[in-house]
Amino acid sequence: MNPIYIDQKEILKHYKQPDKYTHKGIQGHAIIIGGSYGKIGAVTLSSKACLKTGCGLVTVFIPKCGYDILQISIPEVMVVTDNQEKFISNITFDIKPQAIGIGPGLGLEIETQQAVYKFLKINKTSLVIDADALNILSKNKEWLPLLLPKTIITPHPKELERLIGKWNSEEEKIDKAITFSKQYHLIIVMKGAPTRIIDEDTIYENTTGNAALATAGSGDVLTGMITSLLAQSYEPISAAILGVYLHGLTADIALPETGYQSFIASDIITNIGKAYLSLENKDWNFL
Ligand SMILES: NC(=O)C1=CN([C@@H]2O[C@H](COP(=O)(O)OP(=O)(O)OC[C@H]3O[C@@H](n4cnc5c(N)ncnc54)[C@H](OP(=O)(O)O)[C@@H]3O)[C@@H](O)[C@H]2O)[C@@H](O)CC1
Ligand SMILES: Nc1ncnc2c1ncn2[C@@H]1O[C@H](COP(=O)(O)OP(=O)(O)O)[C@@H](O)[C@H]1O
Ligand SMILES: [Mg+2]
Repeated sequence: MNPIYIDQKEILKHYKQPDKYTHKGIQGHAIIIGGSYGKIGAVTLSSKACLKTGCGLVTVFIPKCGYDILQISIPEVMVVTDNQEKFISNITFDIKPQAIGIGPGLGLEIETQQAVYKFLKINKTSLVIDADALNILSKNKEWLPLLLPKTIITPHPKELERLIGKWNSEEEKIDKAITFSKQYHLIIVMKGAPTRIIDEDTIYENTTGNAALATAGSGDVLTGMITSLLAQSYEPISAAILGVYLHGLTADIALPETGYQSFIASDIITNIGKAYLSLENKDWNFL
C-alpha cells in the first residue's frame, strides 16, 4: 500500500488556472454551515478561507447570535441565520450552491443533530463534512448511508476514532479507513502529521505543512479551502488533494516569519495567495 505523495509534481496534475474571462458566478457559490454560541469564530475562519481560496460567492448558515460577528468581520460573506439564537435547529436556504461545508463550531445539541439528519436526507450538493457534523454522524452511524458518493470527510484523529473505532498501529488505522471509505464511498482526509487522503484503495500522503498548524481553527480553515475548490468545479479528490497541499504550504511559507509558536489559523488565510503563486512558480519571497 504505497501512498501517492502530494508534492508540486502531483499538484500540477490537478491545479487549474482561472480563466481570463471568468466572473464571480462562474467561480462558484459555497455555503458553510456551522457555528454555535461561543464558536462563531470557527465559521468566520472557514468562510474567509473559502473566499480566499477563490470561490466567487460565499454564504454562511449560522445561528442568530453570529449575525453581527460575521457581517462585521467579513463583509464579503453573506449570512443566512437559523431561527434559534445559540445553535442551528433547521437548515434552510433559498440559494443553490455548488458546494457545502458543514460542521465547524456546529455543536451537538439534539435539535442540531436532527437538523443535520433532515439536511443529509435531502442534500444533493457536493459536501465537505468536518468537526461536529462528523461527531453527530459518529453518534448516529445509521445515518452514514445518507452521504452521497465522493462526499469528503475531514476528521482529526479523535474524530476518526469516533467514526471507525480504535486502532493499534498506523497500518491498522489505514486499513480501517480504507474499509470505511469503501463501505460508504467516501473520501477521507485523515488530518495529522502527515495528513493522508483515502479514496477507497488509493492512499495519498501530503508533503507540506509543519507543527505550526497545531493551533485552534486550522482544521476549520481547511474545511473552507476544500469547500471552495469543490465549488470551483474541482473533482472531489482533486479538491481534497489541492486543499491539503495549499493549507500545509501556507505554514511552510509563514514559518520563517512567525516561528512555530506565533502562527495562528488566520495566518493560514493570509498566506493562501502566496501558496497559489508558488504553484505558478512565482517566487512569493520577492512579492
Ligand atoms: N475559534 C473557534 O470557534 C474554534 C472552534 N472549534 C470547534 O470546536 C468544536 C470541537 O472541536 P475540537 O476538535 O476542539 O474538539 P474534539 O472533537 O472533542 O476533539 C478534541 C480532542 O481530539 C483529540 N485530538 C485533536 N487533534 C488531535 C491530533 N492531531 N492528534 C491526536 N489527538 C487529537 C484530543 O484528544 P486528547 O489527545 O486530549 O485525548 C482533543 O482533546 C468543533 O466544532 C470545532 O470546529 C475548534 O476548531 C477550535 C476553534
Ligand atoms: N504537527 C502538525 N504537523 C502538521 N500539520 C498539523 C500538525 N498539527 C495539526 N496539523 C494540521 O492542522 C489541522 C488541525 O485540524 P483540527 O484538529 O480539526 O483543528 P481545529 O478543529 O482546531 O480547526 C489539520 O489540518 C492537521 O493536519
Ligand atoms: Mg477541527
